[in-house]
Amino acid sequence: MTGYKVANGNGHSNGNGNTKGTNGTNGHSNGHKSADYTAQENPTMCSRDCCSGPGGSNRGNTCSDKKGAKAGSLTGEKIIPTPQSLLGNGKIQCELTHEELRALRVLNEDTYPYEVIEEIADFITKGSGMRPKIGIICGSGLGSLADMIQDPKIFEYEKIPNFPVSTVEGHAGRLVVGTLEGATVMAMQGRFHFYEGYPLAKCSMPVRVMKLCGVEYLFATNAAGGINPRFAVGDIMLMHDHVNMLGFAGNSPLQGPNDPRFGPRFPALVNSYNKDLINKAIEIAKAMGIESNIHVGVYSCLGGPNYETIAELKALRMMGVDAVGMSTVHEVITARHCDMKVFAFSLITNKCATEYSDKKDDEANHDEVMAVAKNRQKACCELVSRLIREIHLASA
Ligand SMILES: O=P(O)(O)O[C@H]1O[C@H](CO)[C@@H](O)[C@H]1O
Ligand code: HPA
Repeated sequence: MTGYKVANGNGHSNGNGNTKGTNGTNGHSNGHKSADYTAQENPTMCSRDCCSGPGGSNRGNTCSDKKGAKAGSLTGEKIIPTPQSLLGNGKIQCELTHEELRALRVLNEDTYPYEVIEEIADFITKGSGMRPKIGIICGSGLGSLADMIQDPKIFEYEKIPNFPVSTVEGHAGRLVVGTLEGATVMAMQGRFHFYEGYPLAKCSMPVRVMKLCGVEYLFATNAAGGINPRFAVGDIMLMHDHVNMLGFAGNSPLQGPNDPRFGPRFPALVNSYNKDLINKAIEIAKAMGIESNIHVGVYSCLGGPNYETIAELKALRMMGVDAVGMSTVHEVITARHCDMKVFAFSLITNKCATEYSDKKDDEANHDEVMAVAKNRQKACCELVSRLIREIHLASA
């Protein structure tokens, strides 16, 4: 017990309920919004060489030829572009070139246009000379999954056009393409999390890149806290379902206009985690002699970056959650939307306390997460490589 009383251990003070968001937006700072508003609020901004628009030779002056401008902007009326209008025929305030419009959308919008994702995919397939079939996302401290790849072609995120960059320790920030157990694979050594400030669609955009590179199977891995009391540190939980807490809060990687080239407006998510792959992984774990360290369970993603409170962990447990983290779910949703087969697991890097205690040891911390991941990387690598071998042999 801590220094204060918690009635019957539930601690339901229920004192306020005032947890509403402040502005109805997703709160994405992403550092680029100001450029968006400059463009919107300058009614004379145009793409030609006559004025202060991008590439204009007469910077600081306003454009006298406003043929391209919308009527609203001539009268000083402010036009607020919507995501739909940006995806429409490209008129914001005046005619922007296709390239300018696209750059604006990539910088400012939560969604990436199909063509931009296609270009990134081309960059990778042409640069590597491969069309990978299996995509791997390495969880915190699990970057060694990508180190197994043979004849790797490495793409630093910062050198990939329009790609976000990794900001979290244990996420190197590179894409590795090559072969593993005979299969062509691409691995993200570093994923994107909501708490880094990226909107969810940006966090999971690489999954769409994978799809357009030819990927059919997504292997998503993560480090997670174990809520199920039967889980020990170092165990592996094969995900068979998830509880999307960010979704409960109205956030989805599929928010915004739907591009049917990726998938339907309303995708179903039952059976998201491929049962055959789960069963094969259990067989492999038996063959590896680690059966007692393997569980099948439910993962939940919270927004982070803070770890959870005791009350939150108790609530998650009551909801049937076995392990908790801050990733993966948005990637799985994006992968299922574009009809990929998904296999995902959590390495349990810490046990989540579900009782109040003053012990420092009970608090999760990222150093411990990384240390446990390092200790267990061999088992995780073997599980993944054996499963990839099975997939490769079955399709050969
Ligand atoms: O989910 P991955 O990326 O493995 O990382 C997990 O570890 C970090 C916290 O220690 C969070 O980012 C959490 O999501
Ligand atoms: N909570 C959330 N994310 C995590 C944890 C945790 O306990 N451990 C590793 N990632």
